[in-house]
Amino acid sequence: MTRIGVIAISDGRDHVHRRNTGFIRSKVDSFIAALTAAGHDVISGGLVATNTTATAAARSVAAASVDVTVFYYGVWSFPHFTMLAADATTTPLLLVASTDPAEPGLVGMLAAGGALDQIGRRHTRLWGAPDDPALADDVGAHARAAGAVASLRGSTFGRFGGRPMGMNTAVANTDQWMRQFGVDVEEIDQYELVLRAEKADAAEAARGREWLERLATVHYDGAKLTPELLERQIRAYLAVRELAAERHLDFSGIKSQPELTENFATMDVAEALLNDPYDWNGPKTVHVTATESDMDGALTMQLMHRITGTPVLFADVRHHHPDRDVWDLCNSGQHATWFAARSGDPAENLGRVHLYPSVFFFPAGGASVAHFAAPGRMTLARLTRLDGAYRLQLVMGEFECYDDATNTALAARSTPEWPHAFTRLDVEATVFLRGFGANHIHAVPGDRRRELRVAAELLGVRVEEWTR
Ligand SMILES: C[C@H](O)[C@@H](O)[C@@H](O)C(=O)CO
Repeated sequence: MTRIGVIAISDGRDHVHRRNTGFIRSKVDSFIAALTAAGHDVISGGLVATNTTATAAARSVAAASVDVTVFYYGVWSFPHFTMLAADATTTPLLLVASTDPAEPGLVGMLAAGGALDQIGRRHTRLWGAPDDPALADDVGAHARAAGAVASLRGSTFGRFGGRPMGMNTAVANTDQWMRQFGVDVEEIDQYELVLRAEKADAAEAARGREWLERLATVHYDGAKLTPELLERQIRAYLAVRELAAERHLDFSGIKSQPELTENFATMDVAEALLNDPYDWNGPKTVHVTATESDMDGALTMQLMHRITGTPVLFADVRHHHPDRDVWDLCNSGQHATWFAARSGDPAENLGRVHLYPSVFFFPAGGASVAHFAAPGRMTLARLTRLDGAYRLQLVMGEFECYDDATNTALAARSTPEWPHAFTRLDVEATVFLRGFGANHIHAVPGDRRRELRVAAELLGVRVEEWTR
C-alpha cells in the first residue's frame, strides 16, 4: 500500500482564509476520500495559511514516511507557503489543483509551480475535480513510482559471479549505481554458492524435488537430468536464499555460465524459484534474480517488481518470426513459472511447466524450466546505457499463445527445451533491432508505462519509448 501526504495550501490573509476554510475543506476532504477509496493510506498535514504552519505541516507529513507529498490548491494560495513547505519535504512533490472556477485554485497552483521552477525544484502538476477517480489514479501511479524508486535507495544487489561469457551488457558501474540509484553491490563468489548448496538441508531439497515432480512434468533421462541433479539445483536455490538472508540482499544475479553450467548444474531451477512468489513451503516473497548476473537487467526487474508486486520476466530477445511479426522471447533456461498461467495457485502454473534435461551448452546438466507464457497485455522495458548514460527503453506488447501444435512448432525453431513468451511488440522489428541496447528484456503484466515514466524521471533517466 502506498502512503500519500496531503497538505492544502491557503491564502495568507486571515479574513480570506476564514472565509474559504469550508470551501477548501470540502475539496480536500473529497480528494482524500477518493485516494482512500482507491486503497491508499493518506496522511493529512491539514490546511496551511501561515509561513510557520507551512514548514510544520510538511515536516509532520515527512515524519510519517510518505511516498509522495501532495500540495492541494482549492483556492488562491500564497506561493511562499508552497516554497517553505517544499523545502521541508523530502519526497517527490505533486501540486494538485481543483478546477472549480468558483475559486482561483488553478492560479494558485501555477503561481506555486512557477516559483518552484525558479529554484529548480522538480514537481508534477495535476488538476481536476477532487473526487475524479482518474485524478486519484494518476496520484496513485506517482506514489507507486516514487515508492519503488525510494525502495531502491539503500538496497543491495547480490552479484554471484562476474561478467558471463564476455557479456558487457550484463555489467554496470558500481559507482554509477550508488550515485544514481543508491544501490550497493555485494560481490559473492560462486564458490560460496556451491559450498552452501552442498551443505543445504537434504530433506528440504527432497521435498522441493517431490513438489516439482508432483506439480510439473519432469523429463528425467538418466544422464543430464536425474533426481540427484534436480536436487542439486534446488540446493542452489536454498543456498541463494540463505545467503540473501545472511547478507541482506534485496535482489540478485547469478553468473552461472560457464563455470556452474560446465561443472555443477544450470541455475535455471534456482532462478525460476527465486523469481516466483511461491515454493513447496507455500507463498513467499519474490527475490528478483537475473540470469547471467545481468546487473542492469536485475535493476530493471527490481524497479518493475517494486511497482507491480508481481514477478518479472527475464528473457533473451531470441527470434523474430517475420510471418507473424511475433518475437520469441526465450531465455536460456528459465522464466519464472508464474508466467505460465499467472495464477496465485502454483499448481495451475506448474501444471504447464516441463523440466527438460539441459541442452548441449550446459554439460553439467540439470533441468531447464520450459513453458509457454500465458497471453495478455504486457509492459516490456530495460535500462540500457548509451555512451555511459542510462535510458529506459520501453514498449508495450502482447503475449500470444496458440494451439499446442503451433506453440510446439514455433518453439522447435529455436530451443524447445527453454521457456517461450511469444510477443507482438508495438514497434517495427527493424526499429527495435537497430535501437535496443541489450540482449535481455523484461516484462510485467498490464500497462505500467505511467509508473515507469515517472520512476525514470525521478531517477534522472531518459525514457526512449516505442510505439507504432
Ligand atoms: C546458451 C547461451 O549461452 C545463452 O546463455 C545465451 O543465448 C544468452 O542467454 C545470452 O543472453
